[in-house]
Amino acid sequence: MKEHSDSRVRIIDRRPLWNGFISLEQVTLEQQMSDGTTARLVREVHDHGRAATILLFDPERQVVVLVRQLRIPVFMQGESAYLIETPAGLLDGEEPEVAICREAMEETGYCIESAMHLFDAYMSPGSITERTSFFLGRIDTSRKVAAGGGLAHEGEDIEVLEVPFGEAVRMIGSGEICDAKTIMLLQWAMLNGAALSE
Ligand SMILES: Nc1nc2c(ncn2[C@@H]2O[C@H](COP(=O)(O)OP(=O)(O)O[C@H]3O[C@H](CO)[C@@H](O)[C@H](O)[C@@H]3O)[C@@H](O)[C@H]2O)c(=O)[nH]1
Ligand SMILES: [Mg+2]
Repeated sequence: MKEHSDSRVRIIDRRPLWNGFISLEQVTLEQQMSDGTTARLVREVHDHGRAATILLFDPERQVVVLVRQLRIPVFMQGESAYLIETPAGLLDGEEPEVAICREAMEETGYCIESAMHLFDAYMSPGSITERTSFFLGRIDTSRKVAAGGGLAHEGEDIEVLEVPFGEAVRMIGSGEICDAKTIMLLQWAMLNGAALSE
């Protein structure tokens, strides 16, 4: 991780706290505040790389393809943790478009010829470095080329769901869909209906 240059911010120390699947650093910094004073701050920064996600949409049938999988951080909150989400994955050093086409195939069995980039977003900028690239992929649900389900040897056990678009939107209101990236993509689709079928 390389920090940005800004005259208001001076990094004093970066201390690795953990280096595993994720890395966690304790960062000590000085910030020039808007009242002219200088504050010394300590912040913990979680890094697990960049990510990408995609709304797989069949314009003919008005269906979206979503995935359902166990999310342990949600489970540990004492909540129902088989979350319904848009396919997503970490970049593994690839370009976002390449990574999301690979992830879509691994997780759902659909071959995406061209993924259209919509926007990028920081998912939790107060603590996590993750920046997610959001894509749209038009598919024909009668042309699934593999079973999907994720990579068993990496512990993935993913159920593939075909959900009518209107039903997916309703599931945001009912709480059945409660994953931020999924809500963002479904809302993008609601706001850009015409672009979906172009
Ligand atoms: N060893 C190990 N493996 C892990 C760990 N956490 C996840 N994995 C494995 O790493 C892979 C991650 O799968 P991806 O498909 O690349 O990512 P993702 O879990 O879909 O994550 C994306 O979506 C999440 C939900 O919105 C996001 O939370 C995440 O940051 C990212 O954007 C899976 O094989 C998973 O089992 C861990 O702590 N240790
Ligand atoms: Mg994934």
